[in-house]
Amino acid sequence: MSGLRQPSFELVPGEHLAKLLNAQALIWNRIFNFINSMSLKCAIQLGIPDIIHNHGKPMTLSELLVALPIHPTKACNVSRLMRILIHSGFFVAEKIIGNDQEERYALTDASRLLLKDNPLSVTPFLIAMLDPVLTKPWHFLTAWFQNEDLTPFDTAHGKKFWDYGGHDPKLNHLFNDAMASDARLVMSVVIDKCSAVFSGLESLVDVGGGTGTVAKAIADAVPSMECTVLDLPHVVAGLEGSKKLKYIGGDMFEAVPPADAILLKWILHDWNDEECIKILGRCKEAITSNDKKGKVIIIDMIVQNQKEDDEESIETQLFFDMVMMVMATGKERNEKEWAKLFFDAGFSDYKITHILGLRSLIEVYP
Ligand SMILES: C[S@@+](CC[C@H](N)C(=O)[O-])C[C@H]1O[C@@H](n2cnc3c(N)ncnc32)[C@H](O)[C@@H]1O
Ligand SMILES: O=c1cc(-c2ccc(O)cc2)oc2c(O)c(O)ccc12
Repeated sequence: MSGLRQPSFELVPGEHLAKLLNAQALIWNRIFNFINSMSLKCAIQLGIPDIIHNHGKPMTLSELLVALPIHPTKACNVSRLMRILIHSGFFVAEKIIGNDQEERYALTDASRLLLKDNPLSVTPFLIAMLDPVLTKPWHFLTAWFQNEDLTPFDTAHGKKFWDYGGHDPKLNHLFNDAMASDARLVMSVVIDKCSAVFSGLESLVDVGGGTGTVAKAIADAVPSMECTVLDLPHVVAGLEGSKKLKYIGGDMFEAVPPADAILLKWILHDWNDEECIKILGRCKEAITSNDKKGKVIIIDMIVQNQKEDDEESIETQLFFDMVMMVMATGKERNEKEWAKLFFDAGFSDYKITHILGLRSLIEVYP
């Protein structure tokens, strides 16, 4: 007897063994999923997309090494970082067939969207979401499943996500800048493709409107519009409005100022159904005051039927649903779940426009 315990199942040769090895490969792949995001973060911090862009044409490894702010002892590792980023779609390696010259790195649509000077840059979003304060709660998912805390964020940091920014100005700015970068991209599409949504409106309140990027875009695009941003006091503190743009520090669960339209971009998915019905109730009061009948405009994700979407979109929707679970009490909803919220909050009808990639614009009527 060797004293070694035998496994409780028998290893079967052939097909079964191949399946086991495939299963092991799948597990390895999922374990190391985080390497994609960490490699991307490193490339952004080293400025690789900007270096290639400023070079003006695809760049060889030797040229890249000259420009990179790295220690010379690490030069031999850069091609490995580039290789995984090429694999995940952030760069392409161009090689002239039959030519012995070095391959040249070029940008893709995704890395162009990460250039610092691109007005629609997603870099602030990446920097915020991969900050250790925001990634820490993922290590507390199991503890949260076993305790009474509201969210894994609370378990990790001892306070609610929305209160945390009031105590940590750095995180407050990081998150607000991340949201502003998303708002610039989304609003450029909304203004370009469906500005008709705002026609006939004279006033709009952007509830949870952050530092006002969305409201500014609407005020600029619709000359007759007066916009108000309602957000938590620490978010709007020190922000200066203008004739067409006001900031109010307050709580959307308490009151929403009256207006022809209320905008809720990336708000309702942060909250559970009961909380959403309260927010929508405040919005309904705001658009029906003074005998008016305005509308609520929602920009958020509508989870699609799994059969109708590509694998990557489905995975991204699932990721966002998990984000909502970890940082807040919210979730991503399908159309049926959205409709139930609207009717439960006393609205009579809604119209969906699918123009924002993974997100949609929903107009909700009292
Ligand atoms: C995910 S961010 C969305 C920001 C912005 N609407 C956008 O999409 O760019 C959610 C916003 O809701 C704000 N918020 C959270 N709780 C709030 C409350 N009780 N009253 C008003 N705003 C609130 C946050 O401060 C934050 O700016
Ligand atoms: O993309 C995000 C990420 C967050 C987030 C992730 C992890 C944390 O520890 C806190 C927050 O929050 C978001 C959010 O509230 C939202 O409405 C949209 C996107 C994201």
